[in-house]
Amino acid sequence: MSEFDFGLDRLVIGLFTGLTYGMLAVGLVLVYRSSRFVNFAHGAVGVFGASMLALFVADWGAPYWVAFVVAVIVAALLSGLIEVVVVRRLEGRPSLVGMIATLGLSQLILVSALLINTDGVSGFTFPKPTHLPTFQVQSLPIGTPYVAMLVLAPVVLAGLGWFLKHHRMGMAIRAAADDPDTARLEGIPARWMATLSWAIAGGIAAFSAILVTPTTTGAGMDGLGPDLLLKGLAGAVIARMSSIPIAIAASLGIGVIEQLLLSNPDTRDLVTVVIALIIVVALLRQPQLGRSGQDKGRWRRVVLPPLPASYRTVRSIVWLPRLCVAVGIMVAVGLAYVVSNDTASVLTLVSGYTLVGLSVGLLTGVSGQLSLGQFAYAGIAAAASVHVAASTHNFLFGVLCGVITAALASAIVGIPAMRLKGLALAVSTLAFALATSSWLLRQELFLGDGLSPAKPTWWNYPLEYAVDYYLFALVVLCLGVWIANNLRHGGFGRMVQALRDNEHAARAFTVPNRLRMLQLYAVSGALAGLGGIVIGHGQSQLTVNSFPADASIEVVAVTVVGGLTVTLGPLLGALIIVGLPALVGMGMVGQAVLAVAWLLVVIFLPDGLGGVLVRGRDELYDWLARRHGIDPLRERHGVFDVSGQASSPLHEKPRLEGLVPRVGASARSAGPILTVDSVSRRFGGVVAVDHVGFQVAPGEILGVIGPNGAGKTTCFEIVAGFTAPDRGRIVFDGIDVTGATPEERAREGLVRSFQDAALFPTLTVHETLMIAQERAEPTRLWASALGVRTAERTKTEAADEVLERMRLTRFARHSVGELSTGTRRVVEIACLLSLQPRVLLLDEPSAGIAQSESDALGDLLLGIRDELGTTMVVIEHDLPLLSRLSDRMLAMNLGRVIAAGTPDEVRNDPAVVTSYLGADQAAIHRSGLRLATGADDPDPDPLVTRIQSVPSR
Ligand SMILES: Nc1ncnc2c1ncn2[C@@H]1O[C@H](COP(=O)(O)OP(=O)(O)OP(=O)(O)O)[C@@H](O)[C@H]1O
Repeated sequence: MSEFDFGLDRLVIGLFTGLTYGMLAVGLVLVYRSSRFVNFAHGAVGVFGASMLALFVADWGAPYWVAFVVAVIVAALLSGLIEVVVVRRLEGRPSLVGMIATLGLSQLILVSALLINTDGVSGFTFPKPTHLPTFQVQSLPIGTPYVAMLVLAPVVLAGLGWFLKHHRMGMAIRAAADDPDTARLEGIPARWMATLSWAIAGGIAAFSAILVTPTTTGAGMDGLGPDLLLKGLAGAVIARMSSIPIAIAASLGIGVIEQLLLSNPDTRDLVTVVIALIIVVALLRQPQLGRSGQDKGRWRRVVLPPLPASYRTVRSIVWLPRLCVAVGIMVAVGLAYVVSNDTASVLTLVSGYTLVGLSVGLLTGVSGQLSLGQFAYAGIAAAASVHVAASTHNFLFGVLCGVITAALASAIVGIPAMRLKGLALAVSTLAFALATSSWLLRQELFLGDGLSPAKPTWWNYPLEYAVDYYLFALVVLCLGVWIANNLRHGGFGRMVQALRDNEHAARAFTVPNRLRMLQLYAVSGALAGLGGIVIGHGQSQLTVNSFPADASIEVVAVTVVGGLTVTLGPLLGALIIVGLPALVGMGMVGQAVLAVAWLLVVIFLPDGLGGVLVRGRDELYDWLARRHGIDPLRERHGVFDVSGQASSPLHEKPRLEGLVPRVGASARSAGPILTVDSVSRRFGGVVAVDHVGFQVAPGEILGVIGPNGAGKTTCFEIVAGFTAPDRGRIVFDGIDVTGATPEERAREGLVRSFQDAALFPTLTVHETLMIAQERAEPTRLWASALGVRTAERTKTEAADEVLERMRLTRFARHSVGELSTGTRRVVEIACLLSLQPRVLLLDEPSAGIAQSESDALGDLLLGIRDELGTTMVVIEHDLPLLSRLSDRMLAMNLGRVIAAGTPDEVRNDPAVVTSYLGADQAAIHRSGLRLATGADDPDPDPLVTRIQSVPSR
């Protein structure tokens, strides 16, 4: 091992670069705090500022420092403009859309910067700061850019720190970033504060780019790509995307570590790997980052609901898609016989990008996770396939090994990534992509200095020529599209979509989230791997340059422009973004047009160009259906009375008998079916649940009451397995389930509902019922991938029956998100019953529903107990309803059980009444509690005194 050659000169460079990364990190933190996503255009805005400076100084002859100030202001204005024109339009959409938009912006701004400064922003010719001293540290000449950075950056950062802490405007920025709604109430224009944050970030980006560019050797623009962004991100994530001083300190450390690694020939290549590791470790320590729940309810449907059954009676509707597929394949095959080898190579590349895009479509489109590292798996698969094919002389075996390697790599990266969602996943996959292209693929085990890939053979005819090889690519593409389409439209896609919409509800319906996500990473890795194999074997010499980290970002563009929600979207996107420029030879203007198209699609066409085509197709189907006397509106949407009341399924008597096997008799032990044994749970200083214990007998309904914050929901969370208790045990039907996951408990029959009954807003009612059938008939990944629909048919029949019995058939095709709360409750109960529960934990089932519905709900729950023998524990604020339902009642306050007994005993218990004293008097009156304590109470309960001393809410 060689020595580290780290002296004062390296330290100075380390601090210089560290400051640059720090400036980047500060900009990223500022934007994240106000918009909650990573601005991937941050570096590009800096480059734009730098190119403006070059224009002012080199072309127009302006004095350096005047140009410096103006260029920084221009970049700030540009960044502020982005906030106003782009970011604001994305309000209410998932934060991932913001990140994708800034990826597009980044391309657009970089191209514009190059157009402004046609020579490129090259390090050699870039203007340097004037009027500053230069000196030498050891052998290193410290030029004016270094001096300017080392002197000015601390001044700028200190000024920014002071501004944010002490200036009225800075304080307003922080207030608006922390809680925009409250800030608005206090008269702070939160939106404009976000604009100001973006503007400051833009100015800072330009400041650093202007001073860094002259220190880079050769083309500065390349050095300012994702690699630099990653280094800025490292500091920002260590600072938890919030603290500016920590971001700076961490970035200085990263700058020095980088120089340390560079000072030793053995560790020189490891810089990106080490930074990637730093990022992943920092992210794993804060898994909640980017998981603020802000995206809840912001997702769109992944696929359109299946066509109404009546449409299938129209022959043209059945045959049209088949005809289109047949013609499409014929045209694609025919191209092989008419195009040149060059064009065939481009079409092969398009196929490869499409395959990688299919993996992005699954990951990002269906599960809502943004991965910026899909091309890394493509590279890994290509390398494995080429090696195995060469050593075994079996091409197909090579392909198989390549696909498996990519699937494994993706699943292995997925294990830590499972804790990292949203922003954290995007950042860590970007780090992985860069580490793969800069180090992993360069290893001899992978691509080393380059490989000569074998070509497939067709009945002893090697597909050497590009036109022949293109046919191989086409076969793989068709296979990939078929599998991706099956996955999206089958049980697997539905489950992943459910996990995206509402992970807790999916787990309560027995969907094992970790296993499913791991499977998702594996199949998306395999699809990306297929793409890599197609690209890899098509090259005469395969090097790391075939799989650059930027391609991972480009393929996101391909998928977004084509349509994240449409299976064939990536094909459309790849033809436009990869194929068109290569075939037509578009210059920079063409690239700018494409980048603008990217942005416009993200902003105005959430389903991409593919979405437009799908909508057109559906209009055509509707037209064809109408010609056959079918009413599309009625068939697609059913009869839907939005007034709610009349159409509430709660007002119709369900047919419960025989819906599920009577469960009361199936108890394993004769004792209580559920025992909660002295469980406690503390959150920081709050004791949410304090030694709570109770038992429930089979077939019993136990009511739980208590004021807000009493600990009822936390207690349910513990019983259902969503929150681990600090102490105590949960025994279900004689078995200790304290360590079991929520899905395991639900599978055993311990099933919970949620207070908001949100379910899965983008799924239809029918699909939601299908998710609930997962317990009886779990979806198999292979069956979903191969389009085997046996289990799907069984589940469909079961779901249809439950819907009919619960009087929900007319809502079957409606999205859950558009239902009234009352109807959603019935859908939720229908799902819970499909899980064949033995104990139902119902959390405020009457919340948000009308009084008349509430009475009907009581009948329904009693019916379920009487007909099916289901045991229930019900949290409820509606005391008359709960008293009617409950055999026994339990009252909680301040995390403890304060009374237990018959409903009458508990309602009249003085401790219970006083526990509600902090609550609204009208609420007490409504609840039916009698105020049995007060001034005339001769013997006040000590508990009363304690509660009365607690400030009222
Ligand atoms: N994840 C958490 N982190 C921190 N504190 C929590 C968490 N969950 C609950 N708490 C706190 O624990 C206490 C009990 O909350 P819990 O939601 O269980 O009460 P509750 O009786 O269900 O109230 P409500 O009727 O309003 O639903 C509250 O003070 C709450 O703020």
